[in-house]
Amino acid sequence: MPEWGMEGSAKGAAGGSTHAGTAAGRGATRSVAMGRGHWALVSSPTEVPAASAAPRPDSPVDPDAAISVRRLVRHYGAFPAVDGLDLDIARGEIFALLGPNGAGKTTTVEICEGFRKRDSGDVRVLGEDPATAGRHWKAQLGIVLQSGAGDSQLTCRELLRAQASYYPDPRDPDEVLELVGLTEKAGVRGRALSGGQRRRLDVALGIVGRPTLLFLDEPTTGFDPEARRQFWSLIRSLRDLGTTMLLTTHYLDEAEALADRVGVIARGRLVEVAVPSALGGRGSAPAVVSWTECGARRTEATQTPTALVSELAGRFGGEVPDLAVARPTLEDVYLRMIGDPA
Ligand SMILES: Nc1ncnc2c1ncn2[C@@H]1O[C@H](COP(=O)(O)OP(=O)(O)OP(=O)(O)O)[C@@H](O)[C@H]1O
Repeated sequence: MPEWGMEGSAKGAAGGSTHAGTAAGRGATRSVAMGRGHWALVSSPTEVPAASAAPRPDSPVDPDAAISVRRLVRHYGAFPAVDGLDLDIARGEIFALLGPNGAGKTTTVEICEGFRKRDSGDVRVLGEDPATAGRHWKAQLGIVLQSGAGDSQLTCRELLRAQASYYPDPRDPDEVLELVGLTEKAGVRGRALSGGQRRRLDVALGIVGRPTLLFLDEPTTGFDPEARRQFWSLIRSLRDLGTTMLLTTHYLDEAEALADRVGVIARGRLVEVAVPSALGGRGSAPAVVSWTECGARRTEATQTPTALVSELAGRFGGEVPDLAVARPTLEDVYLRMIGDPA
């Protein structure tokens, strides 16, 4: 399998390739069977926590979690890029890590991948410390980098076959091509693919080794809307197969569509972890009802929008002009969270 170079940032890994792993060590409850062009789930994915705050820093790392991090610190010079971060990601979960540029996402993820050293803190990924874990552990990871497979002279099928050859229990390259919708492009060189097709190839390279845990770094940047939807559907298929995924993204709709839980990082710390619908108190925030009355726009924040709408319907004797009922969007609460706390 491709070698891990500690402190060689995955973002800039030589060859810009995608690292993948096998499911050699995957848990019994995760095992899957794959027929010709069909993926069959033979066990249900692990239940994920409904919603939670970040784990307490004084609690021990959870060796059964896919990823468990406590009090993680990493400085660049005197600058604390990661400043006491605590995180648990359950097996079978899709977890989206959100945060503004420079918040510390990549540093955290690369420490979990074993690419980057930490100054202090405890980290367990699939039960092992990434700083010391060996080839067997690495073979269980799939990593889809931002840089991607790029300008390869090899065809998609050749690239996948080469990647698969590193692993003892790889998926069939042609079936992976079908899964990512690149069957038609099997004989096409990497360099001749469109941007969106290259990202699909990156994902194909990331999953051909049958990873237990897949890291996806801003996977749909540059996708057109249809390609994004197709990609989301692929990610859901992988979840149904029991693959745990840690996704970093700047697209809040992507986090909302895919993630079981989202974590927001700001200034090197995890600010909050929750299911997307509950982040930042979204679920219990008042609804804003708006309508047009006497030629003017009216708005009212209320915890009982149904009662207000019913009262308005009575007042208007039927349809309420331009009626809208809105709750804070994920973007609203996210922007509030990452704002300056001062
Ligand atoms: N190798 C490095 N040397 C010095 N500083 C670094 C290095 N890598 C990252 N940093 C700094 O650490 C901070 C966190 O960077 P990181 O790449 O982890 O953020 P990020 O959340 O992934 O950002 P983005 O969304 O822009 O990818 C930033 O201020 C960045 O400038």
